[in-house]
Amino acid sequence: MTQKPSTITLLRPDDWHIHLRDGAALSSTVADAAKTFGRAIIMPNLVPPVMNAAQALEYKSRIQAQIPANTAFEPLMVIYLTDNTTPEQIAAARQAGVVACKLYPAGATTNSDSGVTDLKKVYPALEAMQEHDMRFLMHGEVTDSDIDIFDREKAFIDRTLVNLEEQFPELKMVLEHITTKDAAEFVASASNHVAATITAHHLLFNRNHMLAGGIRPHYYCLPILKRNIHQEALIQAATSGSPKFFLGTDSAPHARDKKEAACGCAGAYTAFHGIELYAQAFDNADALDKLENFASVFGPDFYGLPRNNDTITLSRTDWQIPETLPLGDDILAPLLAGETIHWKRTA
Ligand SMILES: NC(=O)N[C@@H](CC(=O)O)C(=O)O
Ligand SMILES: [Zn+2]
Ligand SMILES: [Zn+2]
Repeated sequence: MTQKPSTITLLRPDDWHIHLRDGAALSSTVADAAKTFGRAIIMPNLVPPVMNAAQALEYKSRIQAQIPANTAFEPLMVIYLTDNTTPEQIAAARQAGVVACKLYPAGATTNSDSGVTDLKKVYPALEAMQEHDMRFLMHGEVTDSDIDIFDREKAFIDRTLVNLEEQFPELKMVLEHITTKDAAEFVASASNHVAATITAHHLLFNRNHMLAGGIRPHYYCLPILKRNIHQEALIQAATSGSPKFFLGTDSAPHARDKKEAACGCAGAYTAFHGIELYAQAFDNADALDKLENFASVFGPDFYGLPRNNDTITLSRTDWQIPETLPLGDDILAPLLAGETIHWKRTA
């Protein structure tokens, strides 16, 4: 057996799915992302959402104002699709440098109240995305109350995604934060216009981590953690070397008291230690040699953007994740708060 590496050097990774929020939160969320990632796809689910070119440019400048000195970080902006998004708005957003448009089925997740109520309503917008080479990003879950929460991603694939791929064969789409074997199989067998992001927490955990021996609200995110066969399928997909699967942390800050509550918010904060969490997951699968393509190559290739050309280095070193981190005037508990992980960014 070959000896396990004690350091790995990667082209600088990008994060293809992150929530930075707005206002006072930005000083730490932007700094945490920018210390590791060269670029990030900035999710538009603010309240109210980022819905057009002007709002995207304003939000971008609020983010840019918080980038620490001597740090090159490029926020890649996304607009939030609503029932009323027009083809003209898509064209104008593309013109303004917006790279993608995001579908939140209404009510599916945090801040999705303005989301799409019926996909048919946005077909003209999807045509425009296809025409203007804009990526179409999906929170892929149905919201029908009769569909069990653990089945919502599979139901989205069966009811919506299969049709969408047929109707819009040229549209480049990303099924975000996939959580099931069904999603991994669908994406792997779809055309090369269909890709997926995978979070570190869905690679590291399954629903037992959240629910066995006590309910642990910091593992609660959407789509919800599934049973271990799904976790195994996601690990397999992420480490398969397929260019259809790439890194998206879905780092989603919520104040600690909003998660440790009778009705807790969905989302895990991983921007602070995202690349280390992925390194741990890939190491657990004996697949560290697959990490660079997943983290730094397949994402820019799918988005038609150049790869970064500087590097980062991770070392096999134990360190403790902080118990809390700032979130504006509040605090949050990062994923695995207070726990030890075995990979650390050292350069
Ligand atoms: N993933 C989550 O559980 N939460 C995200 C929203 C999302 O990505 O669905 C958030 O904005 O908090
Ligand atoms: Zn989502
Ligand atoms: Zn998200």
